[in-house]
Amino acid sequence: MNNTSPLTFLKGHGTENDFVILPDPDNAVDLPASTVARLCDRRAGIGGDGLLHVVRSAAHPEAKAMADEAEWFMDYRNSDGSIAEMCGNGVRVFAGYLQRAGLVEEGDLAIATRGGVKKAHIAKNGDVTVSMGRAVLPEEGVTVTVDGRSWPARNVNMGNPHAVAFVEDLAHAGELRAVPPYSPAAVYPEGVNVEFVVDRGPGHVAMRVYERGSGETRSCGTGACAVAVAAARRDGADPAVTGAPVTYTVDLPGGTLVITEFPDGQVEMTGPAVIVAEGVIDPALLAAVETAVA
Ligand SMILES: N[C@@H](CCC[C@H](N)C(=O)O)C(=O)O
Repeated sequence: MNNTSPLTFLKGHGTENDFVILPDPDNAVDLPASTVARLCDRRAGIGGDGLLHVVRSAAHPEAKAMADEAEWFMDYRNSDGSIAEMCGNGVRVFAGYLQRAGLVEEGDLAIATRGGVKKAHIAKNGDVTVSMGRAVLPEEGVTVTVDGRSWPARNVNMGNPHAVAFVEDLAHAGELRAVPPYSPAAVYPEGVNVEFVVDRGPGHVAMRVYERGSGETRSCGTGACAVAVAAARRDGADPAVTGAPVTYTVDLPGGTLVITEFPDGQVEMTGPAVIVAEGVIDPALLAAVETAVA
């Protein structure tokens, strides 16, 4: 379908990982990668690290099977238009949008994602806690290289792929927008999100992130979960073995997330979800993108 009528959008962020939010309950809007990239463009569009397409699960072919468990599907896109399995900050902002729109109430809710159904809880203060699922830690080591400097990294899958490197100084991650940090393509055929981590104290780390499909961002929820699990294993803590949950406070350039791993392997993330604006997209913008790629 051509996008010929004005579309409502909102803008939101979670620890300054910012998103264009596009409510489209019936999945009626055409969203090729070129359109997503234009909407996320900070000069020629609205601007965002990614886009949250808000669709009823029953109306989306990738989410139909989850419709009984979760009414709403987060169809997440990176700012270059690529599709990702999961976005941790995005799922909190998605919950915040649903509440603001009167589609859900404060308290518990379920959200369908490409990484499965995620259980979330909206607190009175607006913070959102999400059960992010279990981390998978393949054995193979990976290497992250920036500006000729390399570090061994831990491969962690949180539904989407991560490489977590503990570094001496976050400044060593350099200019991440210009030079993607490389890891062996054989380990990450679909690309990878890369986290650079330093210690701040017991159970407390700080990180920067280079996101697949978006470049350096000011926060990454799945990245913070991957970092917390990698830090716990490095520190000799495994809740599945000890029976005790492990919590890490993760500082990011855009704010702080609290991550807990439980003995059953579930990783829980808590952080803010902020909606900052609401507006209307000029159909001419979308038409211009369609014409340019035709
Ligand atoms: N910012 C997100 C992650 C978004 C997806 C990622 N860039 C990927 O391609 O896997 C988060 O908060 O988790």
